Amino acid sequence: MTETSTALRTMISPGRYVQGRGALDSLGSYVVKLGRRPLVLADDVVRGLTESAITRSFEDVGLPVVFERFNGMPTAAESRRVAGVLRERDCDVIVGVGGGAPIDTAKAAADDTGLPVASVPTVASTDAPCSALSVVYTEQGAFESYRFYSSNPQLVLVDTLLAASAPARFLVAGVGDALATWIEARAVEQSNAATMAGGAATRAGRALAKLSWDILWESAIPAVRAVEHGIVTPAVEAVVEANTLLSGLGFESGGLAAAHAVHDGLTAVDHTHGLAHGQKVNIGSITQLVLEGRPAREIHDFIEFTTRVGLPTTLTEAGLGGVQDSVLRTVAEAATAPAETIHNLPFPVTVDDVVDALKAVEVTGRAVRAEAGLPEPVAPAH
Ligand SMILES: NC(=O)c1ccc[n+]([C@@H]2O[C@H](COP(=O)([O-])OP(=O)(O)OC[C@H]3O[C@@H](n4cnc5c(N)ncnc54)[C@H](O)[C@@H]3O)[C@@H](O)[C@H]2O)c1
Ligand SMILES: [Zn+2]
Repeated sequence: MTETSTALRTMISPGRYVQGRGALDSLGSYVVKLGRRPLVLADDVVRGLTESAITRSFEDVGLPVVFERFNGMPTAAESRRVAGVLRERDCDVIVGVGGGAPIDTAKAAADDTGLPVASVPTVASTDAPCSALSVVYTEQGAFESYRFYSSNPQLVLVDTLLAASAPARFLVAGVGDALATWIEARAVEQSNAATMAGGAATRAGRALAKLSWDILWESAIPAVRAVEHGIVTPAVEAVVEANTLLSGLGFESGGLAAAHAVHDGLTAVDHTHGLAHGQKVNIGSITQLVLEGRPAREIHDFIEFTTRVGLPTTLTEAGLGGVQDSVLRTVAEAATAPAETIHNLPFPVTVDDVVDALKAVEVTGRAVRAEAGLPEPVAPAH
């Protein structure tokens, strides 16, 4: 919970959003409006995928090309290190390229140094690119805190061809992160709790959350199929926009509730560390629907749909099949920590409520699969 309920409504957004096939070729023309000495933060895999296009586009507009290696975990120490590099190299803008982790780190380093930041997601896997916050982790990969900024990234640029060429599991995870947005915004509407933007939700924030939801029910399955073959179709364009822009604005200005709090709780146990953010969020969405006592049909449809998309819908797939109650209690205690967004639900929630809701996810997930003729859940390989 960011604040208690408030009467003032607010909405925040990035300065510019650019999306399309080959968008990376135009990155320089947008970055040059933000600064003259950019630092590009990317891990080795992402650098390999983007270096030639970024170099060409920077050279076209006379920008120098300086890459810095992202070390893999978005910790406070990593963002301080990157801020040090920005100062040492006298850079005046940072460009975070890759998944949510380097983008969150670039935002934190930009805040430390007072510089503008551009997000360049190379996968449509999370809500990180557009938001004015970073999720900070411990070295071990457990959720530590949210860090809020006074502004959103000045630029968000997504090359759809790059996102469609990545393994499909990234887009699938992004769908999980994005479907939660409406589920959470709907609960926040009832409680009138403060959103991540620091005020009550606007109708605009909620409308974008709902639009993201509608697009995903329509287009997520054909988009995942297209991306499995590395092709860009209108469904892929729609889902990349839903995952990145609509859900990004929708979660921040529509509000978070239990789905993300349960995600944070899941990071407190090692069992789930192999899962992507959006995969854990999907377990959180089902947990929230159970806690809310939503109609059986609605829960059934959500589980069946997200199973078909390829998201985990049972504890087994999250590495938590058959674990002792103490493990689920650890998850539930972290999910109900006083600062957690679970308290944005319009009713009180206890640790016991969350433990039982998690158990219900396993039972219901298995039952829905059996009824829908879908295969039994499989535990992750790690
Ligand atoms: N700040 C926010 O508002 C917000 C919202 C949601 C999630 N997050 C954060 O985002 C992070 C998760 O991000 P993520 O799931 O994108 O993972 P990630 O950034 O941790 O990792 C992505 C992985 O994909 C690889 N990769 C990137 N692009 C690729 C491509 N085109 N082809 C092949 N491989 C590619 C990278 O090398 C990396 O190994 C978490 O830290 C989460 O907390 C932040
Ligand atoms: Zn998220």
